[in-house]
Amino acid sequence: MSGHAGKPRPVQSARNGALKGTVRMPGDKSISHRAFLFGALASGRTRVTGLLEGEDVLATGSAMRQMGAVIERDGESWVIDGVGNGALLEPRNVLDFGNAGTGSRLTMGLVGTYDFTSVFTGDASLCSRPMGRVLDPLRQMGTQVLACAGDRLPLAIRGARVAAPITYHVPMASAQVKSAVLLAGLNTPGVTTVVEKVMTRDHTEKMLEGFGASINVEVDAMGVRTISLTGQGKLNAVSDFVVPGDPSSAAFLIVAALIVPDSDIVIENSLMNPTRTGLIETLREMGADIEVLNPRLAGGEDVADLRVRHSELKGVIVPEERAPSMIDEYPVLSVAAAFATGETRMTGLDELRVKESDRLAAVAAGLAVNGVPHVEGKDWLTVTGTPGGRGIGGGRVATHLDHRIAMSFLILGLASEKPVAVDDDRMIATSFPEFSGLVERLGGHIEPAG
Ligand SMILES: O=C(O)C1=C[C@@H](OP(=O)(O)O)[C@@H](O)[C@H](O)C1
Ligand SMILES: C=C(OP(=O)(O)O)C(=O)O
Repeated sequence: MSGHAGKPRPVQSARNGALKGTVRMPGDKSISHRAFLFGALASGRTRVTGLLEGEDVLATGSAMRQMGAVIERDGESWVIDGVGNGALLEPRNVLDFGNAGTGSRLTMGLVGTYDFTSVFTGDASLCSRPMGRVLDPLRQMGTQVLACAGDRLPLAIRGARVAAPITYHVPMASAQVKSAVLLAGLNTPGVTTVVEKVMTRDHTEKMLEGFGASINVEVDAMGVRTISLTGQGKLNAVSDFVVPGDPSSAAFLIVAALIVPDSDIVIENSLMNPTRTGLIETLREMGADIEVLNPRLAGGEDVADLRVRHSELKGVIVPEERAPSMIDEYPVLSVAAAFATGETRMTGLDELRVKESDRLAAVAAGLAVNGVPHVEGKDWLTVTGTPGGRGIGGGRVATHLDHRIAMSFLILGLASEKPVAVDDDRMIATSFPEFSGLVERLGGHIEPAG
């Protein structure tokens, strides 16, 4: 089974002088996965620049190679020769997605309507995450789920000779489930429809359109989105695809600058798609000084540079309906809240329980060992802040193979009174291999812990 070989690598951070300087964000993880998937499926050659070279994304690239695409790194870009829609080959080996929910779930949708068998596995974290959310709609389309216990990885699936199109109401706010069903629809005759009550990140819809799929999105007065895809059409390569920088990675640097006194940094190239900017909105409500500079379009997406200065933060109530636009940012928001005046209340967090770790429990445990007052509910969390970070820190945080838990608590340590250690940092390379290098560039320090 996959995972990081060798021993865990504990690291720590300690109270730091002001962060200063300019850094450029590496590519967005969600869009990078999709660039490999759609480039590999389209007819012709797609050149991708700005791709995130994180382990999660590279695992998606390896899976698509196994199914017939030719994918090569060429200087600063990646060149993908796709197979053509409907023409994937049966993978000869197990598809190992490591730590990646997005890669495994989207690929499962994509191959779930092919009349061949594919076997999926991943690391201990991924093997504990629910896959029924993708397998259920696939079963409705005629996919057989073989060799699988409790709808968890490892598992094997085989599509029907001819898949059946469905209309699927996504039961939870999940861009992965929405995307998996749409990708299953690509190799299905007729129209596959996905209905989502709450809007989640829309990269799949936008990119499918860009690659020439026949896709239509309707939004009703209540904001319910109905997305219809006509299957078995042609997908065309995009000669020059640009991946914007990852706002979920920028989040760590934003919060670092807000909590470390006298900091003043510029983060270049952050995706500003409104389905991804909930954290910035929330931090601004808390009093954060975040200036949006040089807004522009890159790869069909809004992108900007962000100037962030140390700020006196105050606690806020984060509305539940904002959760999808900042779902991966709650761990680091909790760190910002630990330095705010008063209480920050976050609700609608049930999806955090099924990420790389149970993030609600992992955040609460990390706050507890570092002396940050908080209350954990079934799907909510309150954090009471200590401006200046007096008395907090001193703990060693259990990361449970979760990159965002590791990075969040290393940021906490940069401003807390006592150092903060995390039990392992190796999994940070799944989403943000440049993390410690960029923190160093801004003048922060992360060092091995005993
Ligand atoms: O579609 C995507 O690229 C993602 C969707 C989200 O997951 P869910 O769909 O499970 O909410 C998010 O947490 C993940 O990091 C990336
Ligand atoms: C939830 C995440 O990713 P995934 O579901 O792809 O593992 C994440 O990156 O925070």
